[in-house]
Order: sequence, then C-alpha cells, then structure tokens
Amino acid sequence: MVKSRPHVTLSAATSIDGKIATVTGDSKLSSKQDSVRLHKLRSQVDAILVGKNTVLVDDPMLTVRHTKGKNPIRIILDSKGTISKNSKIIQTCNKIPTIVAVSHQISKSNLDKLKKFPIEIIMVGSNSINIKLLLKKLSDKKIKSVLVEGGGTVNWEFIKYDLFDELIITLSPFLIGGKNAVSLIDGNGFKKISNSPNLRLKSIKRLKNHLVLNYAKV
Ligand SMILES: NC(=O)c1ccc[n+]([C@@H]2O[C@H](COP(=O)([O-])OP(=O)(O)OC[C@H]3O[C@@H](n4cnc5c(N)ncnc54)[C@H](O)[C@@H]3O)[C@@H](O)[C@H]2O)c1
Ligand SMILES: Nc1nc(=O)c(N)c(NC[C@H](O)[C@H](O)[C@H](O)COP(=O)(O)O)[nH]1
Repeated sequence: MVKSRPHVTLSAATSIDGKIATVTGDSKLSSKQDSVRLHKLRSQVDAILVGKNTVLVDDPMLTVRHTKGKNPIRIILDSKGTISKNSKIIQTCNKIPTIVAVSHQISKSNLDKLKKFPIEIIMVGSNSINIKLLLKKLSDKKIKSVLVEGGGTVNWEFIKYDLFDELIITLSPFLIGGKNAVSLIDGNGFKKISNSPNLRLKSIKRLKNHLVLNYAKV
C-alpha cells in the first residue's frame, strides 16, 4: 500500500529571537559549516519544497552544492503560477526536476505560460494549495521524503494541519527584531500553547556559535 504522505522535515535557520529573515528579506543566517550540513540533508531527501515568496526574495537554486550528492526534486507552492521565468528555478528546470504546485485560482494565461517550461504542474486546492492532497500526490509518485525549507507562511500551513514529522532548526547567533520581519512560523498561530504539537528534542549539535536543534513530533 502507498503511504498517504511522505516523511516531512521542516528546516530553517533562525535568529535567537525566532526570525528567519529581516524586514528587508535578508535571510543568510547559516554559517558555511551549517550550509554543508543542510546540503548533506538535501542530498538525502527525495524532494525539497518552498513557498513562492522564498523564490521571489531569495531566488534560490535548491540544489546540492556544498557537498557531493544528488539533487532532490524541487517543489514550489505557487497558487497563481506567478513564478518568474528569470528565476534560477525556472532557468535550470531543464536540468533539475521541478514541480510547480498551483491551485484552481490560476488564470488560464499563467497556466499557459507555465506549460511552456519543462516542469511538472500539479493542481491542488481551490484557493491556496491543499497541502494534504499535494503530499498524497507526491506519495503516489514514490516521493518518500520532503524537506520543507520555508518560508514562515508555508511552515505555518504544515504545522497547522499537522503534516510534519521532524523539525531541524539552526539557532544562529543573531538578533533581528522587527514585528514585520518574517518569523519561523507566520500565519495566524495557535491561540493556546496546549494546541502546539508536542515535540521531543532528539539531538543538539554545536557548530561553533550555531546550534542545530533536531526535534521529532511525539
Ligand atoms: N532563514 C531561513 O531558514 C529561511 C528559509 C526560507 C525562507 N526564508 C525567508 O522567508 C521569507 C519568505 O517567507 P514568507 O512567509 O513571506 O513566504 P513563503 O516562502 O512561505 O511563501 C508563501 C507563499 O506561498 C504561496 N502558497 C501557495 N499555497 C500555499 C499554502 N498552502 N500555504 C502557504 N503558502 C502557499 C502563497 O503565494 C504564499 O503567499 C523570505 O524573506 C525568505 O528569505 C528564510
Ligand atoms: N537552513 C537555512 N539557513 C539559511 O540561512 C537560509 N537562508 C535558509 N533558507 C532556505 C531557503 O529555502 C533558501 O531559499 C535557500 O537556503 C537558498 O537556497 P540555495 O542556497 O540558493 O540553494 N535555510
């Protein structure tokens, strides 16, 4: 029987005050050593997933570069299909397998534009993307593990719907502040601490001034 969803690991680097980027979108919090760790982790998963804003702000590659290993499939949550053709993701989609998840909100013209690229388009959800359904479809494609690399809006969706298994946070030696700076988890948040998923601290690794915290859901 096909499992209903892949193993989901949420990954991010945060400042001591829980931000993943400054108000201007500056998000380079990991050290070189931590980036090597992250890239090793990328090489061990089947897919890596980020939200549309992360692509817009960071213009990431989402590949394995700081170590040797295979690139995971890249998945972008982009309800309206507005990803830029100039983004590194689209520019390299002929070499690295890429899935763009869209919702039924997408306009015909954006869908037609996306269809011109050698990417796979998965349509799930009426307004925003239905993550549970998306994970089911990924499972059907034999994708067994997904590394979710943010940002804060996407992280909240996975936590709100209890669709994750592990959380790997690099606590970086910075203080960012600013109520409009992106937090590890944005969205509406839980009203009570008792609503929070219970987490077990599996390991702590010190990389000089960075701490890598690995939590599993109880
Ligand atoms: N330090 C880190 O580890 C780290 C990691 C990732 C991103 N970031 C930073 O986070 C910022 C972006 O975070 P953000 O919260 O603004 O955006 P995000 O990257 O979480 O993207 C959110 C967008 O994704 C799209 N989307 C479609 N379906 C969705 C669904 N079901 N749930 C959630 N989103 C859905 C929507 O357009 C939504 O606005 C950037 O500044 C980036 O640099 C930091
Ligand atoms: N662990 C981690 N530490 C960071 O300091 C940081 N900025 C991210 N951010 C995750 C997000 O998905 C980014 O966009 C990619 O880390 C950039 O990806 P590339 O290097 O271009 O592959 N993640």
